[in-house]
Amino acid sequence: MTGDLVIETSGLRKEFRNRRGGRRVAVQSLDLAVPAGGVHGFLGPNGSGKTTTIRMLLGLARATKGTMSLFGEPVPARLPAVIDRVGAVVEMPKFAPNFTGRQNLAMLARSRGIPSSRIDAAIETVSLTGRDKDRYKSYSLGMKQRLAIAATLLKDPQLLILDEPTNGLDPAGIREIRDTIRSLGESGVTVLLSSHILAEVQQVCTSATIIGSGRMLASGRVDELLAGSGTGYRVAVPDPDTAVGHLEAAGFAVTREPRGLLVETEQPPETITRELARHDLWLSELTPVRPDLESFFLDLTRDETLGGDR
Ligand SMILES: Nc1ncnc2c1ncn2[C@@H]1O[C@H](COP(=O)(O)OP(=O)(O)OP(=O)(O)O)[C@@H](O)[C@H]1O
Repeated sequence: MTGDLVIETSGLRKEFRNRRGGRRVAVQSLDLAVPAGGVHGFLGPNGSGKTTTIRMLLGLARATKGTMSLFGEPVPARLPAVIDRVGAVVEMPKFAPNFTGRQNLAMLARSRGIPSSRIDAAIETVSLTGRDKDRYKSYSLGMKQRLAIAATLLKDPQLLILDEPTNGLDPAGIREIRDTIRSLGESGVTVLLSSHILAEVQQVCTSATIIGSGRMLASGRVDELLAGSGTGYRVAVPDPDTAVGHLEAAGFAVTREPRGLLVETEQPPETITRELARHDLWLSELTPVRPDLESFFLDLTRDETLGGDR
């Protein structure tokens, strides 16, 4: 195992044959490196190959080429040796609708030989305490999703793989799942969180891999990925053309935007105000712009064509 990597892939490739005999490359040359501990975002637009990669890691799909390992053990060959340390929610598991959440977990625990003492901890971790004795069919989508996570927690996994856990949830549901994932990451579990919703990911992930069309576009600590993105100010002035001229002459990098100007600088905002005031230009708005994963991701994936046959 390289360093402390919990998931590692090298040159991973997956091709699907379509009915016309053509090939669809879903994943190509993917080198994934997920360090131990914390939440790792696995990010990419719809159809970029996230689910396919996860399915290959879990032995649910066969790789066309490349190698994979979990906890340093080659998979799928050694999957039986490590699978007990891995919890995964790839699609919504089938729960009994007329049983309560707790009864569903109890059935699962019994069938897998897991002590029932783990049920309380799992329910508490996903914040279903108080609703655990309600029938599954009365649960909201967010609660169902949290019960699915609780089911994987029964075996006390060291790695949790969650494929788009917030799909279809409203903002409150998203917040609840996010809180659950954050506390799991803080408790020492390594979480691989796949998502196409960047704002939610930025708040919980320590590191991330961004893919587009099955290819890795960027990977690393979230703060390091964002370090290269510009910080600055969004500025509104009555006469933008004149303002651009003066700001550029003073050495600022300025971009025209529909609602004003984007001035990239590490300097304090007074430097912009002062420069414009020197030329009798008085701004009506000056808002700090922080780098975010969403813009970084959009820049990286702007040119990606999705789902084409190659
Ligand atoms: N069984 C399959 N047969 C043929 N093509 C497939 C199959 N499964 C996935 N694909 C194709 O592989 C590509 C990657 O799909 P995948 O589901 O891995 O993407 P994703 O990033 O998980 O997307 P989403 O966010 O929509 O779940 C897509 O073009 C998809 O149509």
